[in-house]
Amino acid sequence: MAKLLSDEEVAEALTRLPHWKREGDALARTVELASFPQAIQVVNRVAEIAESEDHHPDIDIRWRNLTFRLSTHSAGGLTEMDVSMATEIDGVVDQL
Ligand SMILES: C[C@H](O)[C@H](O)[C@H]1CNC2=NC(N)=NC(=O)C2=N1
Repeated sequence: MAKLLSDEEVAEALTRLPHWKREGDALARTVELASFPQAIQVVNRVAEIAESEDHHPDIDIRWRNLTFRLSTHSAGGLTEMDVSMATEIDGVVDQL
């Protein structure tokens, strides 16, 4: 099972993820896209990555605003898998 990150390790990871904040046992990022179809395109790309890595974010869809929340449920908190998925989500959003 993936190892839980310490508070210090999470804080250090967040210095490399400026769009993300810690919300308890999760990392969260909200992003506003140009349109609802573009938001859904982002969701679909993230879904492909999530399936291939077997690590799935919670995704809140409100018109063209998406909120991603990452946590490793099996470990009961934040692990490197969440940091890695946050980086991948940034890659999808920044590609637009
Ligand atoms: C069996 C399979 O590995 C698990 O159910 C996966 C699927 N996706 C997951 N996603 C997240 N975010 N946390 C998990 O613990 C998790 N577990």
